[in-house]
Amino acid sequence: MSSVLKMENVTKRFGGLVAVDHFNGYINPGELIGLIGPNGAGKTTLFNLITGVYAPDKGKILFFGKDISGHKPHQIAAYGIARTFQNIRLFSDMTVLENVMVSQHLRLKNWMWFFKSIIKTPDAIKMERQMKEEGINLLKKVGLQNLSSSKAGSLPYGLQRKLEIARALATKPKLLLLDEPAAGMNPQETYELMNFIKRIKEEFSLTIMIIEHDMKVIMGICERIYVMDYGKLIAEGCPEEIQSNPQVIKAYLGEEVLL
Ligand SMILES: Nc1ncnc2c1ncn2[C@@H]1O[C@H](COP(=O)(O)OP(=O)(O)OP(=O)(O)O)[C@@H](O)[C@H]1O
Repeated sequence: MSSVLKMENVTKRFGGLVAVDHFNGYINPGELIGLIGPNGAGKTTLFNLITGVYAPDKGKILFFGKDISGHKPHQIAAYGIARTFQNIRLFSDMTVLENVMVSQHLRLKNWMWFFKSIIKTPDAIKMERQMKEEGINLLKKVGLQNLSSSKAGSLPYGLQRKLEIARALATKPKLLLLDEPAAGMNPQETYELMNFIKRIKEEFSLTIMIIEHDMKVIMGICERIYVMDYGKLIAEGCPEEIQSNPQVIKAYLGEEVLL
């Protein structure tokens, strides 16, 4: 089976600090993969390398076999990799529907369309209408349709997180990277988020990689888990293997996290 994503010896340095150190890993189609590790382990840096925010100093990142190492973020988004961020990055003064439509516009990679949509040519108006329909359909699928005209900033925290994921889905990704989606959520919101992630994975035929400090989420929904510490991959396996791995337990000693 060919991997959706393959990382070969991926390395990123910041001055003297090796934030990601010869990381090797793969994600198969349809997998839900966890990426865990103590603070500063290099998890977000790995997401930044996959999405083109940084180019690796060494190593390769392959997406469906194509070497995407060092490609620009907009190119990588167009190949089919979307992400959410640790800190919510919505346009809070725009409506829920507008937030989703902004992402749809990002799919239009060409300046001509951008220009046409500003001067409102007939084909641009038609396209805008189609996008609105698509946006409303997407909001229906994620259960936000009743809030389509609410300001994003007025939504409760849990729904803002959901909208962030919906916005990532609007770019029609094959691989979705979620960076601490449960951060700041209460237990009820976290429970709903877990079901939501499982549901969208099936409904949108996604492959998902998730960074999360909440072990209930990781152990509850992930099929396979990568564990990083000080930039290095220290363990890989199913939830049961990770929970009983002595190196993982040692890496987490002194942390509040209970495996
Ligand atoms: N742009 C940067 N410049 C310098 N150092 C950086 C930069 N980005 C990250 N680092 C450092 O690289 C290391 C890995 O950071 P990273 O954010 O990837 O960790 P993390 O595992 O995501 O941590 P957390 O769980 O706290 O989000 C840390 O020591 C961090 O301070």
